[in-house]
Amino acid sequence: MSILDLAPVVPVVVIDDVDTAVPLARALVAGGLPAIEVTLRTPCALAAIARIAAEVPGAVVGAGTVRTPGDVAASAEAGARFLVSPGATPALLDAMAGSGVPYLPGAATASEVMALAERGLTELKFFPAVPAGGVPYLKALGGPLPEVRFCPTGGIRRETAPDFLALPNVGCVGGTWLTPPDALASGDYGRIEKLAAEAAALRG
Ligand SMILES: O=C(O)C(=O)C[C@H](O)[C@H](O)COP(=O)(O)O
Repeated sequence: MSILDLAPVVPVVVIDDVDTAVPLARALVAGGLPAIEVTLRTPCALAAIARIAAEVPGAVVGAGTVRTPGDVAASAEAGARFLVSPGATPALLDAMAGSGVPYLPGAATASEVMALAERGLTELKFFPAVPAGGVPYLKALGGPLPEVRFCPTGGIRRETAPDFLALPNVGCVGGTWLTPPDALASGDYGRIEKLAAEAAALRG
C-alpha cells in the first residue's frame, strides 16, 4: 500500500526527548494516524525512530528531512519504513531507490515534478505547500501532470487540510499541528490523541 493511502494526515514530528517518542507514537496511532514522520532535525531522531519501530505496534514510522545518502542509510538502519525529503538531488534519489524503503521525494515546481516523473516517481511530497502556492497551485499542476499524486506539507493546519484533501491529486497531507510543543512538553498525550482522531476523520 502507498504511504499516501495510510491515512489522510501524516503527523510530522520533531522529537527532542527520546523518551517521548513511544507515548507520542502510541497517542497518534490510537487516534487513527499510523504513518508518522520523525524529522531528522534533532540528535535523538534516529533513536526515536528505532524505539517507535520496536515498541509501537500499528505505527508505520518514517524519517523526514532526509537530505543525504547518509541520512537514507541511517534511517533505514534505524527501522524507518518510509523516507521523506524536502527536495531531491540525483545522489539522494539514487540512495533512496537503492535502499528498498518506500520514499516520497519533495518537489515544488512543474520542472521538479517532471524530472521525478521521468524517473518513474509519481508519488511526491509537495513542499513547502502553502508558501509555494497552496491549493490553487496544486490544482494547476494537476492539469498537465494528472498522474502525479502529492502529500503537501508546510504551513497546513487543521482548518486548511480539508481544502487540500479535496483535490484529486492529493493523497494525504503532512503537518506539525498534531503535536503542539506545549502538549509534548507537559506530556499531554490525551490532547495529541484527540488532535489525531480529529485529523483521521478529515476524510472518511
Ligand atoms: O524538514 C522536512 O523535511 C519537513 O518535513 C518540513 C515539514 O514539512 C515542515 O516542518 C512542516 O511543518 P508545518 O508547516 O509546521 O506543518
